[in-house]
Amino acid sequence: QPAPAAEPLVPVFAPDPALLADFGGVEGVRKLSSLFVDNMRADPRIGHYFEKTKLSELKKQLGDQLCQVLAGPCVYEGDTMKASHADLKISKADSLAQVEVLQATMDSLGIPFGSQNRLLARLAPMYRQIITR
Ligand code: HEM
Repeated sequence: QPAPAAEPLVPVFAPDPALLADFGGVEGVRKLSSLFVDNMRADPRIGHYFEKTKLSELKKQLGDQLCQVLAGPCVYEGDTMKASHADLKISKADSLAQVEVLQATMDSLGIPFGSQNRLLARLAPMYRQIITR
């Protein structure tokens, strides 16, 4: 019996050019990631988590990852969500605050609400790896 295929680092979705276009293509996704990281760092509820983080590196990794989640032509090469958040002790409340920051960031860029929610739905299963308290 063959071994089960390893779980992909990033969940795989079928390409949907209209969805990626709603985010402004790859450049739009990079802009979103950069602004999202800045907004998380500035948020009074969750900003402290990013105190020692090299923000330029996080922007790059998150940009690759979100682009891949939107089935764009990018390959995320960072750590698993479990490994990269293991020591942070992130709570459910933290993750709800983070979703609010992401929604506000997407609003500020004029990303349509339906497409915002399609991205959130693709990220939702990852919280299982991220919330550790
Ligand atoms: C689905 C939700 C999330 C996704 C997709 C996500 C994605 C990522 C990615 C791609 C990285 C970079 C990993 C690497 O470079 O190897 C990262 C790191 C990080 N994430 Fe998240 N994250 C999520 C939720 C959260 C939440 C809720 C918090 C805290 C409120 C958080 C805090 C951090 C911090 C502080 C780092 C940087 C750690 C370091 O400095 O090395 N993340 N995240």
